[in-house]
Amino acid sequence: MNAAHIASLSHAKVAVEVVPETGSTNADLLARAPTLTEPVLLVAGHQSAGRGRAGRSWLSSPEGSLTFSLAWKFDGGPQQLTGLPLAIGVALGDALAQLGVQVQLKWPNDVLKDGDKLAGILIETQGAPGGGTWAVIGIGLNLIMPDELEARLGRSAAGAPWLARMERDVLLAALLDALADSLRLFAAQGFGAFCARWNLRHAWQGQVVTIIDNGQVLHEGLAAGVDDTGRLLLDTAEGRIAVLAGDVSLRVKE
Ligand SMILES: O=C(O)CCCC[C@@H]1SC[C@@H]2NC(=O)N[C@@H]21
Repeated sequence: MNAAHIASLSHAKVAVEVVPETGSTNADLLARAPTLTEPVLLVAGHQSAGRGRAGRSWLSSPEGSLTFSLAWKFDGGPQQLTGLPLAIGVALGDALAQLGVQVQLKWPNDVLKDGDKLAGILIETQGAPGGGTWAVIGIGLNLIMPDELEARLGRSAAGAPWLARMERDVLLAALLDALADSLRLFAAQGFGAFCARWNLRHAWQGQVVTIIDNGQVLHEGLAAGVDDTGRLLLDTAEGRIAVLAGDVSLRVKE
């Protein structure tokens, strides 16, 4: 991968950096956030300590994945970023659709292909010196799954061999453009501008799901999409509720 080539293919006006290997692109950009003056895309050929949501680790293979983080500064505080992970899912979904790969979204921010996980999103934030907030938007995309990794991850990851055949610089430039456009829209209008598109791609709309937090089943009901703040709407036996946090699973049929 070539940073100058990626930047030349993109209109996003973002500094692009490519490293062969690092621990975590999210950790790297968070550490640099106090000194950043412009948006930066950091792409790693391999991560040895990739981070996932909820303190989990993120395993990936150099051949089969794209791992990158984008540091982007917002004017307000972190409370203004409610719904940002879901908006990033929409941006990825639309960009992948333009490249010929149709995906679905699983709340809060997984990208699925044919029911399996194609991409994960991890957003971490840090206050910017002088005001505002740096959001480090980390994305891990499974292009192909080598056998060993697939065995370790079980069927929790889905490859997209069609994407794997694309030149990576072209793929990254397309994703970067989509992300930059969406981040500007989000800064201006918030998640409300993405809500309808998220619901169109909702993987489990109308299906019975459970919400699990800290290993405990908190709710069960019919998934009814998200509201304009990104909460998952669930039609339960007691009526409609809006869920703020947790992991959602399809209810196992007895
Ligand atoms: O748990 C998830 O689904 C989120 C996974 C996010 C992984 C990406 S890979 C690039 C960036 N760097 C990290 O350490 N994590 C994110």
